[in-house]
Amino acid sequence: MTQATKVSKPILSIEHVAVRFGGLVAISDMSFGVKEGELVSLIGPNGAGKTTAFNVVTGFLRPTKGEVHFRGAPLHTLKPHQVASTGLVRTFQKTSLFSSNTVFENVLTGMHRHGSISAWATLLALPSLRREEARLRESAWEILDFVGIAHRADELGGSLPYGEQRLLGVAVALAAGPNMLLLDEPAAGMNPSETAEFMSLLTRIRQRGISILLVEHDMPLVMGVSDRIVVLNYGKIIANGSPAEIQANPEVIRAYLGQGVKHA
Ligand SMILES: Nc1ncnc2c1ncn2[C@@H]1O[C@H](COP(=O)(O)OP(=O)(O)OP(=O)(O)O)[C@@H](O)[C@H]1O
Repeated sequence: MTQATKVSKPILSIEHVAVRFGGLVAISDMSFGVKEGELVSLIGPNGAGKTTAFNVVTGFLRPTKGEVHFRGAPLHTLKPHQVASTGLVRTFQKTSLFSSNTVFENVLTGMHRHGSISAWATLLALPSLRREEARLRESAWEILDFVGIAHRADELGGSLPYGEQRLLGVAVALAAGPNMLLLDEPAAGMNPSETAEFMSLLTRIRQRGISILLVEHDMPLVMGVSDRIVVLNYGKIIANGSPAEIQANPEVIRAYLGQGVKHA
């Protein structure tokens, strides 16, 4: 296999997925992939099916039809915690943190949940476990620093401003050591300077070799960071291409007409 074919190998592939809720077809015959190292955004007007697609990929919803594969193994039959243990980790639209734990504890918990050592085992305080605990604490500091919220380490998760709560969500996801991140509207509630910083964080996450699937309404952010954009409308893919191709696509422009550019 050549280097070029290795680089373009799909890490996530969604094949002919359909989701029905009773009589309503939320998604019909959706197929697309994310290659290793790629950042793909899934966009579309309100109600287009983005969250439904996200929930299928992360095991929160079984598709009515079709298959999802991550690193060659089927995902569509797994439960959410089993999906996370394959290396595909999601963040949530609504922050799902332990709001009465500190920022540092939140990240440490994210590591324990996926690490080689349990929090209970640590309580036994054997020397080898204490060394492991010290290593995890060091990694937690490294992640907080990487995401830019180390100065908030001792504050309660629930007391952070909204934008920083989203960053904590990303830190907790990174604590699981993912190969791929699925980010559900990560910039919702961020101000323009927080969004700009978040764009640079996405770039740095990719430099670590982590692939990203992003659902996001902020079009400047999507256009600025994506390698490829998949556009859903009424549960169907109407376009799949580079930011420049998507911006010039007449069907995409029609789908978004009247919805505004920023909050499409
Ligand atoms: N649990 C459900 N039961 C019934 N219908 C649902 C359910 N979840 C979503 N739908 C419907 O499926 C369609 C797609 O919804 P979905 O939330 O996936 O869209 P979306 O693109 O994420 O929208 P938004 O941008 O507003 O978050 C909509 O018509 C929605 O009303």
